[in-house]
Amino acid sequence: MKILPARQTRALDQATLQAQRISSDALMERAATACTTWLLDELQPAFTTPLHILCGPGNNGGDGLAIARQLHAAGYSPQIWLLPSDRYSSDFLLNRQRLPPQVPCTELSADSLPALPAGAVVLDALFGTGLSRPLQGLAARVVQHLSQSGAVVVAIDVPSGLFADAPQPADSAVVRARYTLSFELPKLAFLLPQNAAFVGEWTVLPIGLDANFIHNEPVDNYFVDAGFLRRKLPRREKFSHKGTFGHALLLAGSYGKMGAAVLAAQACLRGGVGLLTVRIPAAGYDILQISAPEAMALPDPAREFLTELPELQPYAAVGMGPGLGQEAATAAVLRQLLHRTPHLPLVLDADALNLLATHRDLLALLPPDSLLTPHPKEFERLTGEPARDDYHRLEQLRAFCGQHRCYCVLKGAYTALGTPEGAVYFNSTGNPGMASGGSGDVLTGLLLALRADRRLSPLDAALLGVFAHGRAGDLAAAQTGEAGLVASDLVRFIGPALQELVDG
Ligand SMILES: NC(=O)C1=CN([C@@H]2O[C@H](COP(=O)(O)OP(=O)(O)OC[C@H]3O[C@@H](n4cnc5c(N)ncnc54)[C@H](OP(=O)(O)O)[C@@H]3O)[C@@H](O)[C@H]2O)[C@H](O)CC1
Ligand SMILES: [K+]
Repeated sequence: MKILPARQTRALDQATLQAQRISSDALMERAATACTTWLLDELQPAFTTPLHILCGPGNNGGDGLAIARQLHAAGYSPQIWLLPSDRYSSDFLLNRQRLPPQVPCTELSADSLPALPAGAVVLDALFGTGLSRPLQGLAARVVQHLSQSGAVVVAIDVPSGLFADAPQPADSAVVRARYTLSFELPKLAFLLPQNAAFVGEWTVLPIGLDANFIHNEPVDNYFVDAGFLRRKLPRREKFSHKGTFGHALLLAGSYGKMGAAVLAAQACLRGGVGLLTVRIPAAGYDILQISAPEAMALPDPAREFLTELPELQPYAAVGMGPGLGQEAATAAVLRQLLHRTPHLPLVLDADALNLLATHRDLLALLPPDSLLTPHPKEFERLTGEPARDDYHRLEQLRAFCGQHRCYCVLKGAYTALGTPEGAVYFNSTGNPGMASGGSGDVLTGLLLALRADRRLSPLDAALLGVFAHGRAGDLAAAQTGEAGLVASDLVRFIGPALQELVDG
């Protein structure tokens, strides 16, 4: 799915009205119907549940008024609270007129705020994508009142006070929603950790916005769900052989961290690689042969860490990083690798990234289309500059990928994949159970397998790998629970996660 900024969302609205020859209030009615249906199906409030709808002066408020009318028609007793303004949108005014007289409608003021017992449901329709500045005065007071209540807050389109695609100043008033119901496409703000407490659980409700416009509109950000990846992972043809899926080389492990090499190797094998050779320090030889018998082991002459780069000629892709350590001799191996692989697909993770950050001249040697998989701290070391906030980090990601012509997987909830062209793809799979040791090693191994697969572009390999890694985590957590999830569980579910993508 594409992620449109507020400006393009308005253009999409207009395009929809023209293409479908409908009036703006008809589109608002669709939006309201989608929300009302969600409320009745998902939230299922009792007829006695106090239902308050806070309406601002624009079309977000108009949505609120239309929802109130629909809830009233469904037998509920919503109460409306209006934020006074000297300018209301025309669809707000139209829906104000359409409101049956039985629906109570009160103007908000500092002395007149809804009483909100715990369990009351509040629809926040104060401001949506038209927010032009942080909330102040009465609007901010209302938001504060809402935060102090125990009410279940459902934000319409965007939690009020939150910019859909830009940071708001620290300490500005923003509604803290339990649920956010957004129209057609997600907003960038929903995908950033700094906004999690405002957005709550978000849902996208389709309202039939113009698909042609969405298809043709250039964007910088994408949300990757299973539909987005449909047909990107080709099935394995009957006459395919080991060579089709490539021979990968993994450089990993050091004394005490051989498990990282094992997890990455196992994940690479489960990721469908044709052949896998693993370069481990000599002390890892038995460990690897026993725990990943399908892989070939190529021990380094040194016992505890890597000191020599093997011949690269046989390989379709090389991965380096898991459990490496940061010895000077290992940094030299990385340097040789970068010098000798101007055209080989590379996946770099963990200590390979830390070595890049401490030997910064190496960054200039990255072959084009290299794939880096930092977590935020590693990414900060790579850029050398702490991010001011999540939006700034995204800009750093775009700049870094553009400068080094690489793909970069910034790990976290909604892992963000940056591309050399400046696009960012947010992943939709995964769960907090995956925030534990070894999870990143599994991702590296899986990505290595997909980069070795000659049928996949660098972008598709990265998108598929990140998605399947998260999906494996979701499948595993269904059995282990989130707390009980360990990285080797992920390995077991890589196969099923990839198979879903082929089948789907
Ligand atoms: N395609 C869709 O997604 C659809 C969306 N719909 C809904 O429409 C809103 C967007 O409506 P819009 O009228 O553009 O904007 P808002 O309702 O968010 O608010 C605009 C008015 O609020 C004023 N404003 C803005 N910021 C503040 C502030 N901090 N304090 C006070 N007042 C503020 C603004 O005034 P300006 O001075 O900025 O001009 C406007 O008066 C979208 O979110 C959906 O909910 C449609 O229903 C159909 C489909
Ligand atoms: K809102």
